[in-house]
Amino acid sequence: MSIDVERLSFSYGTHPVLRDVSFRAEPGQLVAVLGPNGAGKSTLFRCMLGFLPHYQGSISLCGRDVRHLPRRELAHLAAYIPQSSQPLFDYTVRDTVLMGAAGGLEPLRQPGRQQLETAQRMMELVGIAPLADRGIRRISGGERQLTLIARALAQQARILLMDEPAANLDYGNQFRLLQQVRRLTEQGYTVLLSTHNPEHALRFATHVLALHGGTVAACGPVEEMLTEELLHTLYRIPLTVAQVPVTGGTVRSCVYDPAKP
Ligand SMILES: Nc1ncnc2c1ncn2[C@@H]1O[C@H](COP(=O)(O)OP(=O)(O)OP(=O)(O)O)[C@@H](O)[C@H]1O
Repeated sequence: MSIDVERLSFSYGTHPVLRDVSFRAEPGQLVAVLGPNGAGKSTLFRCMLGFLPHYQGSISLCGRDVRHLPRRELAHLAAYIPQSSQPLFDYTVRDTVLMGAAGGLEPLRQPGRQQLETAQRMMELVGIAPLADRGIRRISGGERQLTLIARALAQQARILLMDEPAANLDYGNQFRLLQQVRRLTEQGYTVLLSTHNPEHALRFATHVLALHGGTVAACGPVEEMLTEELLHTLYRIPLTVAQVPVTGGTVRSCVYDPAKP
């Protein structure tokens, strides 16, 4: 389940946001999408999901041009986890996750045992099963984010587009979520995940796609591409990337380094 984006350009009216963005992502890859506020990360996701059809260039999922993909087929290929939003209706957590599992059913068909089991499994996977009967307007922002993630996983699409999924999560849940996403990529999922935390990219991503000023500043394997220079270009603060000892070895980590020349 690959993603191919070629020479994608998009403007909101006269305001250009993406210019000539090209990249490819393959099964097994967890691509961290980095870039400062307003770089165009969410716009990229919206173009990929067909919400913003007036772009130039091409976007293909599994070799299929998204411009010509019916909604239902798109949902079969790719699941989207939006930046947190305030829900309009107070559906229960279980029903919300069930909407993902039941998305492939014919219109008006009731979800059956299989869909209920899938929803239950995904709630357990992300740790929200105890909240199943609570309304989604009456849980915390982080719990709601986990509900949206469970809903996307229940959709059982093999491409996941995650727009800052860790933004509302506590420190432990951020790492649990990213570890879980990494496991999914090891099972053959293709994941694009935007984040403002380069640490997440260093620790969990296989690849990085960095957007800056609407263009691709870097694209490729994390070890090669995620450099101090790139981080400085993106965030304009001095950061040092270093090997940090952990149990059984070392990991690359970045630290704010204000005295750095
Ligand atoms: N609906 C819209 N109409 C007009 N301009 C928009 C709209 N949505 C976003 N923009 C503008 O497009 C640019 C890219 O926004 P986008 O939300 O894609 O950035 P982002 O990288 O996801 O930012 P952030 O990290 O702050 O979430 C910004 O300049 C933003 O102001």
